[in-house]
Amino acid sequence: MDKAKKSEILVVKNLQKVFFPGTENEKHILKNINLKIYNGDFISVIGNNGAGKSTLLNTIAGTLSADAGEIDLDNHNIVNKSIAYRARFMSRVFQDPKMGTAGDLSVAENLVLAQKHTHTASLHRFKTADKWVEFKKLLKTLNMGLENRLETQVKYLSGGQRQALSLLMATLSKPDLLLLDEHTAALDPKTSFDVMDITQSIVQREKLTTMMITHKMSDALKYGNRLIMVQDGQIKLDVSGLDKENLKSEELIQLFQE
Ligand SMILES: Nc1ncnc2c1ncn2[C@@H]1O[C@H](COP(=O)(O)OP(=O)(O)OP(=O)(O)O)[C@@H](O)[C@H]1O
Repeated sequence: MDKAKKSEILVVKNLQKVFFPGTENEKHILKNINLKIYNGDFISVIGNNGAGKSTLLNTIAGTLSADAGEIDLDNHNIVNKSIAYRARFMSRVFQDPKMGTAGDLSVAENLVLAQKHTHTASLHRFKTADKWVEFKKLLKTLNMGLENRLETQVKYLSGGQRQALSLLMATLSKPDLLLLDEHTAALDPKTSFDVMDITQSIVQREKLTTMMITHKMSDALKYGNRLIMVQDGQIKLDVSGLDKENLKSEELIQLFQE
């Protein structure tokens, strides 16, 4: 699709992040990052260890403050807004499947918590027939058998099932921006494939704007309409559409070495 016809959902302007400023350990991690993310973009973010990928996501989500620059979400600068404020518009899934779910609560209770609009409802009042049917239907879309395990405590699920549930929970509120930080890295190859498949179908079904950090070149090339390479705190490559489709893994590996 022609970028010019798409609306911008997130605009990052001259973003800078410095750790330990003014000390001998000073590290300039984000060096004047400029990035426009368009509604419906599914962006793979790649780059060497320590390049600044997670720092970029953390700064967007607000878990790290920016040292300079602007982050406009839907034309409003959110750079000084709290994590809680930003969480109304963005959701994250992390590498560790334990981070997105509450292990001591059941699958159904986790889903109740994720339905932000029901946050005033008691956890004990969700067992209405309608809710049960709704949750079963949602869980069936994951194709992981979770529709039959509504009352199982989440700590007893496999890593893949737990990560699939994290994804479902992160996307129930249909966030303006979905941030995936190596969310399949801790999974075995088959489960990683399954969770990527689920990711793709949720992102497409809900038309979610998504940034996904991955070290798997094959996933970076296969998924999404756009690919960004971060190197030494800067955006080294930003390709989308046909340019991305035509990109070869050898070219990416070459770019890593330059
Ligand atoms: N909170 C922090 N305090 C100090 N240094 C940090 C902090 N977070 C990250 N860093 C440093 O910033 C640099 C970039 O880290 P970051 O996690 O953004 O890289 P990355 O590209 O996501 O790497 P990886 O692929 O290894 O996860 C690293 O040198 C890291 O040690």
